[in-house]
Amino acid sequence: MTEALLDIQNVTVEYPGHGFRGKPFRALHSVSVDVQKGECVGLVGESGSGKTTLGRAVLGLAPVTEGKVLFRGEDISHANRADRRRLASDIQVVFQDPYTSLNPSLTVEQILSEPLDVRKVPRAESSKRIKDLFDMVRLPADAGNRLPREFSGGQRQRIAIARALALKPALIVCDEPVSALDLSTQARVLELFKDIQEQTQVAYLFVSHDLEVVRHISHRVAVMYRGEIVEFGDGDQVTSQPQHPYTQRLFFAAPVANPKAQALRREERRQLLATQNA
Ligand SMILES: Nc1ncnc2c1ncn2[C@@H]1O[C@H](COP(=O)(O)OP(=O)(O)OP(=O)(O)O)[C@@H](O)[C@H]1O
Repeated sequence: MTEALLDIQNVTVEYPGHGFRGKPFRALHSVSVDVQKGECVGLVGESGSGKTTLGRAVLGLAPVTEGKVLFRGEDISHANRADRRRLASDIQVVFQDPYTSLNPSLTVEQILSEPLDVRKVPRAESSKRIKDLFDMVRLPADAGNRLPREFSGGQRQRIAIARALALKPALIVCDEPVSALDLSTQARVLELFKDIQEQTQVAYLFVSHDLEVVRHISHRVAVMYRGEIVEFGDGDQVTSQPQHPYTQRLFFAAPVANPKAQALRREERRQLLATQNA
């Protein structure tokens, strides 16, 4: 078998002082997940199950106390600042909130050129790259001179995606990247993620609490419960015939709050995604 792009092996994360009587709080317990080149692995689970923590462990932002995070075979779980700078070309992130993740005082062109300037990419090459990024995320050609506040939430998320793609990463950690968007915008941004993956072979570790989103975008799905992976496998298989009782409950139990509204929401999203695919 070929080496995984990302291989998370038995990773435990403990936040110091946040547990019972000031003990460390164990947010992840011996979690193993791998992501292959060009693959999308969806991470799903209820709030507090540890999805974001796992993404943060990959980015070096969560305290890994046991296990390994291998990227192209190199253990990056305790990478130092210099290693992280080097890795930033290969591992990028898109956050949930497109309203706070972009520097409001920079134009879109400045936002996109920043990572290229830091790596001393020559001006001509950088301008060409920025033009390509605009095309890739389907932003209007005149977007470069404008500030983030002049764009809608969906367009801002496109800018954030373009910034993540600037250095041609091999992996993007996507932390609830469509949760803050309305349904029709969600569907368009999800399609964009898929198109970009086909075009560039970038891999995604895609965190979402929304089953429909994960089902739509992921090749494989991992289900998290209380800091552990309870099920991990083929996306269609896991989402249509889950084996673990927790996954069955998460995916198929009758919604508690307002079942009618939730069913309508699901149907609306299904139709939107079907239209997008037509
Ligand atoms: N910096 C931190 N310090 C202490 N505890 C934390 C920290 N970050 C997360 N936790 C705890 O770790 C657990 C997992 O949190 P995490 O945010 O990873 O879950 P999640 O599945 O992403 O949830 P959500 O969908 O609500 O974001 C939670 O109990 C949370 O309170």
